[in-house]
Amino acid sequence: MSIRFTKMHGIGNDFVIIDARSQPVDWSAELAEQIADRHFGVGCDQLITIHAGTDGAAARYRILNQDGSVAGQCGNGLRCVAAWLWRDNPALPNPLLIDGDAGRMVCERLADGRIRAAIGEPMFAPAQIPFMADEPAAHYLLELADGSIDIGAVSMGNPHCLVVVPSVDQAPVATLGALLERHPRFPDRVNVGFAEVVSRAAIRLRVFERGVGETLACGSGASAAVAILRQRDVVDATVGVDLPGGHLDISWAGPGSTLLMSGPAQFVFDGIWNHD
Ligand SMILES: N[C@H](CCC[C@H](N)C(=O)O)C(=O)O
Repeated sequence: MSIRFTKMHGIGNDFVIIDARSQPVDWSAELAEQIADRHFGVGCDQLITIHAGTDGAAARYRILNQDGSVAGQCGNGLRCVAAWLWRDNPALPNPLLIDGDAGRMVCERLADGRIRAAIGEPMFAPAQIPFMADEPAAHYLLELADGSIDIGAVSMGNPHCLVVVPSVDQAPVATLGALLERHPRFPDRVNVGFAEVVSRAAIRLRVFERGVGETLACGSGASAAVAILRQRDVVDATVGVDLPGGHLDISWAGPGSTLLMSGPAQFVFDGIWNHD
């Protein structure tokens, strides 16, 4: 069986994009694991499929992580889907409405070629994350085998926790990230951000992604970090986020408003994946 795909990335967070409207796709964990394999498949952090849109949306997108788990949001991937749709049909409007499990997203192509995505309002209620806690808080103390750690937690349509560190370069991303990803208080697992606050308008961030491990960038992770730090009044409404793969600009005016994430989307190649 052969499947046409497009390889794309958002500042190094890479994706296989498949148009499931024009070809039959067996949307499954097995497909994601096979195509995401960097030796036996194409290789990617996430598999993203494009489906027919309804109620005015140009399309619907769905996300599977490298390990086959379903994700409700993918910020870098959403920008790539918007760029893919505009390349596929230049007559599509700007901005573009794209639906996902996290709701309706609005993507606007900016004059500088970046894409600004309105990805919804951060959700701090524990039940929405989901995170086991009695009520929302700006800080939580998480018990570990050898002590405890201060975290923030929020959903951007997918679950995120944040650890503030003095230096991202020294952060124990691989070990602590893996531990927190599967902490029992996150019943659906969690993406783990490590943030170094440079100023009220700039942070550095590394992310251990649920279902992948550390990635070069995480759009929903950058959004989650700014939301948590904004809730703590540690940063202003607009923050530059520097990740290992590149830079994103995040703006959030506060409760009751959607969060905006601006960044690039890059085509790498188009191909055909032959698999049994
Ligand atoms: N690993 C994430 C999905 C991809 C998020 C990331 N690639 C982004 O750009 O937001 C999860 O399981 O929720």
